[in-house]
Amino acid sequence: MGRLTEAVAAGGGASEARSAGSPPAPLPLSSTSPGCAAAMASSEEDGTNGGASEASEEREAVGKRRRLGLLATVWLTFYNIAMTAGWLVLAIAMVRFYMEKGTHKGLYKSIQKTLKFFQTFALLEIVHCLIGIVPTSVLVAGVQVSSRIFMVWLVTHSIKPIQNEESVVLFLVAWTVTEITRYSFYTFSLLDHLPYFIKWARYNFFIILYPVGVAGELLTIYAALPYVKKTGMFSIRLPNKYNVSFDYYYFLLITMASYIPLFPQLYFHMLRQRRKVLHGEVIVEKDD
Ligand SMILES: CCCCCCCCCCCCC[C@@H](O)CC(=O)SCCNC(=O)CCNC(=O)[C@H](O)C(C)(C)COP(=O)(O)OP(=O)(O)OC[C@H]1O[C@@H](n2cnc3c(N)ncnc32)[C@H](O)[C@@H]1OP(=O)(O)O
Repeated sequence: MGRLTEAVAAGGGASEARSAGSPPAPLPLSSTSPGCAAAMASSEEDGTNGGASEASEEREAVGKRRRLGLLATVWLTFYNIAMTAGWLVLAIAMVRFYMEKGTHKGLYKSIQKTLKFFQTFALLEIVHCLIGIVPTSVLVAGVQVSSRIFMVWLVTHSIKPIQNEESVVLFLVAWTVTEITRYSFYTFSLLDHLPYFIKWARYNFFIILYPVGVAGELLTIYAALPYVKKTGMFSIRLPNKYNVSFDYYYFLLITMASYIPLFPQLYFHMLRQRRKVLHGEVIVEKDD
């Protein structure tokens, strides 16, 4: 459970706690809190130990809804249903395209509008964290969402010659399967009817899909490099009246390099969430 939602439970709302000038009551920090070191205590709760675990899950869900508040719950339910539907539409369009054409060439062009709309809509995830209606850290959500927005708008949309690369299909498939699972997980959780296989899929698929998606993204950026170098797109050369220069080619190289420190953090974050949700590990974290 995140600090902010716990604060709502403890003090009637994070904003109240803040405006009263007093910090929220001391709370165990979640794995979603940035800048923390984790210590784990394990308790077996893998979804197979029957009534007791079901009852405690139900209590947890009711408590969670109370903490969230009606408006936030209604909004998040709507948001998650819309996103599940959007990514399902995308999946169906991709399968249909491939079955009809028998090639991936032209696939991106045929689904780009839906992809851009729903991936851009996901910027709201950063807003959800900022206003505290979901406990995810702004940093984790920010890195995840901004890297996707970057891939969609500044790479695949802007650099037409790479749109038919196989690597584009790689990240499209990884994103699509992930998002259908993730948003349906959130929806069913909010509605209090989470099938175990969706929970299982949410916290297992990523083990393969994350590296696959990252490989697709990196190979796509790599494929874009010669074109970017040749055209000098999005680059600003000296001399100019502002005396600034920017080279998109080097920016892409730096972005690729930034996956090395950033991706493991997201991956380990998901592994921690997996241990927490599937194996009932209680993650108690201390500030650094
Ligand atoms: C400008 C240039 C930028 C360049 C940057 C370069 C960066 C390079 C590194 C980045 C690499 C990213 C690559 C990536 O794009 C590749 C792929 O995605 S491939 C596909 C596989 N990917 C995944 O599996 C990750 C999918 N993404 C996520 O899971 C999330 O975005 C993430 C933020 C990573 C994790 O989510 P979260 O921390 O929220 O975990 P949980 O799902 O377990 O949720 C925790 C609690 O929050 C509640 N929650 C969250 N969102 C909602 C919601 N919408 N509705 C309701 N509830 C929500 C959730 O229920 C949990 O609550 P509780 O703890 O109370 O149970």
